[in-house]
Amino acid sequence: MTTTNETGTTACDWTVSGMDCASCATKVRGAVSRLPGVRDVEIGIMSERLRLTVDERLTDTDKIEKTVRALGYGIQTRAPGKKDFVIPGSAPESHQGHSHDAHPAVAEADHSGHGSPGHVHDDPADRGKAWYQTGKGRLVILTGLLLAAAWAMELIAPQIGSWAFVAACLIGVAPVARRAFAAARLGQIFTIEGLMTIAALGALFINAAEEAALVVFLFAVGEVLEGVAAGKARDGIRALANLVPKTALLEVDGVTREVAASSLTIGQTVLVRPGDRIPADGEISDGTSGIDESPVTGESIPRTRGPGDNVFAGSINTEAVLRVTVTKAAEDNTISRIIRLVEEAEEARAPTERFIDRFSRWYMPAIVAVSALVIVIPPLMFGQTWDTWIYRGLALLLIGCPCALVISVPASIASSLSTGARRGMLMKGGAVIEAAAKVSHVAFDKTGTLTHGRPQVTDLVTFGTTTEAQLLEVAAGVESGSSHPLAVAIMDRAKTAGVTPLPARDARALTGRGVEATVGDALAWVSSPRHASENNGLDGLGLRQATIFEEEGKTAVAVYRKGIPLGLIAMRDELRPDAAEAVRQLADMGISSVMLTGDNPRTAAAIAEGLDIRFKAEMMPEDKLAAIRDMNAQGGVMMIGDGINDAPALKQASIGVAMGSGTDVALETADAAILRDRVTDIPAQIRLARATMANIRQNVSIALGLKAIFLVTTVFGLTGLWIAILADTGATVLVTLNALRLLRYNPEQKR
Ligand SMILES: Nc1ncnc2c1ncn2[C@@H]1O[C@H](COP(=O)(O)OP(=O)(O)OP(=O)(O)O)[C@@H](O)[C@H]1O
Ligand SMILES: [Zn+2]
Repeated sequence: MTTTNETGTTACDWTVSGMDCASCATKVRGAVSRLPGVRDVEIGIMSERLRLTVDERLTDTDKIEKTVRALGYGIQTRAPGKKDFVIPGSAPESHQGHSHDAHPAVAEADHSGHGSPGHVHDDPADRGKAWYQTGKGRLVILTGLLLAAAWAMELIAPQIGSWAFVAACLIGVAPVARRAFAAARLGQIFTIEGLMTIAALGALFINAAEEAALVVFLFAVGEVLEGVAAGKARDGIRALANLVPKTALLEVDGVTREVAASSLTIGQTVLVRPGDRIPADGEISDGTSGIDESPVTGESIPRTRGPGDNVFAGSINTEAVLRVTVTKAAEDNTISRIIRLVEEAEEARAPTERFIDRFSRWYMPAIVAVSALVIVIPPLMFGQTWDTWIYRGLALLLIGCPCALVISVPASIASSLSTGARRGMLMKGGAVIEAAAKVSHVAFDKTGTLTHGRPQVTDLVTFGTTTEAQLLEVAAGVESGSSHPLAVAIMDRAKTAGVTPLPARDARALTGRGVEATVGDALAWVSSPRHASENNGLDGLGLRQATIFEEEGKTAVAVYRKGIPLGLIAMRDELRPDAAEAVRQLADMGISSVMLTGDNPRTAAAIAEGLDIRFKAEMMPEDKLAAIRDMNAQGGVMMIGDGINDAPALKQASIGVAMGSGTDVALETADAAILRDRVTDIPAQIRLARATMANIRQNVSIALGLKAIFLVTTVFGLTGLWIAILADTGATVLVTLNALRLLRYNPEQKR
């Protein structure tokens, strides 16, 4: 997707394949960010996405592709078929359809990024080459060579065996050295490949051929394991992308034909058979069936949907044939927005991660310097033997790889994001997860979060000679322009009563109080009893009646024409069944909940009583902002709203969570979203965030701890080269595996 903004920059997305570890990402980021015209680089190792902000004038995007390929990775533009994003030299023709369909077809001839032999070019010669350069192929060949060398050493002659080990080492290190050289030419001097090459050649130099070969072998093992682990972590995100059906049965003039789902346009009709996935967001025009929305929102109970109801792409039609009118283009589908959000979330880096990035930038050079000192100082100053200290220095070099440390955060976050997304819990990145884990207060907007947000009219009270029909006629007229839940309730009631709303002009919302409009030739209001009585629209008796409704937990509004009270309308919005449970769970987690409402204190108290929650009533939007600011100051606050009416409050909070089902959710306005109609998903989301942060802490300790231990044992000569490489790749694999545990984490389970 291409977006241009006022600063004259353009953002563009690419898919980069073969980046299985963090040093890969660091390398790509470093090399690409040095190119002229590139302002900002974001990389998602798990989503394989490279997002660049480039100068508008930059037309030579070819350079970007060349650079990434030179480093040994595959690259492809992400906006196939989009006219406004045509990159010279890119090959979108192999990449039609939805941008996520064609991951495997990405690699190029000179691709040699580690781990991913799946992404290989068509030409057989190139395929062989790529297979060798990826860890797996090299591993097979090296295993053979090492066995042969060991055998030669035992059975033929030690000298021949040694030479065989040297050969194995050189063959194994060649592709690594090539990558190191390419990176160095692009300004990335300190790379793990570079360290590996120096260590292997250095070991040969001090006649430790056997160990050099072993190190090269273990490095290949590590790359394969990293590739497997990263692939697993990636599957979570890829599984989301696979939810979008590839094809659709388009119906034109009663004839159906199969077309690509991505080609559907708004207004077209598609036929969805039972068992099929719905190919597009749309509205049912014909048929009634159970719809399983679990792939999109995580809600596992199928719901019956009929004509006029909205359905989401990716949901499963369980029972009967449906005709669906497409209402959104493929890239605007709810599921596409979710996928985009998850991918972007992976790139939005947590503060911890930024710290680690900075750390690793000086860590590697520092280790190189220390290694140099270790090699030089003991022999020069204390007359020790060179070989011993060269050996220890080389082993230290290998410990200089910050891979495990750098991958620790993104791997945990990627797992956490896909665990959440499977349950319809979305968080926009590491920073949000980090903040969610620290939250001490949760503020709920009342309507649509603790309650269903669909109030129903329960009582009508008329004054004087006014009839119920007249009351509704005026009320519905005034409300006809409003989308407020109370307005919807009044309009609904008028409709079922068969009352036509009177035409109204100049409708104006009185924030937090009600609505006014001109009906006929007089101004009329529908507003809170308090506002009405201040405006002579409600007398003492009427106010008392309103109070009674309010004490029952209903919301009453007064209807009046200029100076003439007409009546009262009482409405009730049911609590969500799990609202009380959610508040209880939050309390158990040490989090205090508060309900913020524009409703009056009596209604609020009646509702809060059933929930055991604190409340603040008659809050104007600015009061809500102030309350949130206060709670922000006392630790973090998570604000839950529907994301539509309360965007400012959501923004103000440390974390704003939009809650509601599917399209109702304004995904873009909040930091996080809950797609299922479950209030208990709020404590679940915080639990997931806490588990994620705990996982990150474990990972950082594993990575740093192992490094620290082996740093010491290496300097004292207790462990050697091959332990160093084992500790390094072992740490990376351990950290990734630990992160994968989050994929099985069940945040709904209380603990
Ligand atoms: N369209 C409307 N019709 C009638 N009354 C309204 C309308 N809009 C607001 N009001 C009155 O103003 C009060 C506060 O409304 P507002 O929309 O500001 O509350 P809110 O804080 O969004 O609601 P909640 O806390 O229920 O989510 C309502 O209780 C009602 O009395
Ligand atoms: Zn790597």
